[in-house]
Amino acid sequence: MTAKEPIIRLYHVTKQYGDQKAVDDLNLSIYPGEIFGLLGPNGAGKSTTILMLLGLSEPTDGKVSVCGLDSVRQSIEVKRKVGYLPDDVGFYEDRTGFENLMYTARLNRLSEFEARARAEKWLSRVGLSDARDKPVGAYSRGMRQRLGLADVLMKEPEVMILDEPTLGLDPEGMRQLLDLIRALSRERQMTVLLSSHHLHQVQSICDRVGLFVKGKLVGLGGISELSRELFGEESIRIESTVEPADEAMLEAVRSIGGVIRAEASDGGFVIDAERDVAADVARLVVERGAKLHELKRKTFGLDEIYHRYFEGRGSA
Ligand SMILES: Nc1ncnc2c1ncn2[C@@H]1O[C@H](COP(=O)(O)OP(=O)(O)OP(=O)(O)O)[C@@H](O)[C@H]1O
Repeated sequence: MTAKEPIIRLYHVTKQYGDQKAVDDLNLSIYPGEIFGLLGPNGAGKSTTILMLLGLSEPTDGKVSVCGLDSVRQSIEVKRKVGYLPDDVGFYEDRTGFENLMYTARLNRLSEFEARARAEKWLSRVGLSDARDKPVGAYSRGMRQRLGLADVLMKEPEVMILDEPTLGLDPEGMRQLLDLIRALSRERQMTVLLSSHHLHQVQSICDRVGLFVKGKLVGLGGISELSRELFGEESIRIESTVEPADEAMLEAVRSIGGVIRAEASDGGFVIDAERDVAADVARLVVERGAKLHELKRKTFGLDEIYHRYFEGRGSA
């Protein structure tokens, strides 16, 4: 774990609506420059968590801080440092992209000079320079999302919070937007928190993810850590194609230290191990004069992690 101080910290945070706990004793720290993905089924508490971070909803219990500021007591300062892109951004449809950004700049009390400079800069960075004078009503969904990003960037925030940023985008639009988010985060060392149902996309850009279910964080970490946590001893699976893949070879593979099980499959072996035994398998096969056609380590993707977690729990 990094030695840096967290930029976002939720400490024993609970949000209660009547009898229901939308967020239940949540502890979470996010570090400067991280891209963090909030994942979970509908009603898991993701939006409630985001609203509390922004100081737009007060926790029933616990403490929320962003950029060292208390989200309840210093909510105005928090809003200055945090850019928020809701899942459906409201723009003035009959005004141009440029005019919409200038409007945001005025709300943020930027000088006319600074406002123009930033609007030009961010329109260009999100690839909308050519469309700057078109009314937003004529923008595609992908263009609106990119304008939304430019809008958030007008105040040059330390933290960006994006609620389902890829909703309604086609695969290419999604990829472009996510690439842009990642590039911006890396260029500016900006912390990004995003919520999404698109597991593959989250996997491709997030440094860490948190899995939410019924207001609780049930998994937290990088994809490989999560996979270890949820899949336990089976987290490392090696798939090999060997010739000959006979019984004697299988027995030899099973005797490698750390191998939990090994089974014959499609001209080779599927091996579950406590550690990465790929090099040992390769050595063994070669020493026995057999041919090794393929040897790959299978990692579990977020989809598998997610489905495995929710399987049988009736929450997804
Ligand atoms: N203002 C509110 N009043 C009462 N209940 C609420 C309120 N806001 C949220 N809830 C409830 O709290 C729970 C968590 O909702 P939340 O919107 O945070 O979930 P979510 O993970 O963002 O879901 P989604 O992916 O559908 O947006 C839900 O059961 C929801 O019905």
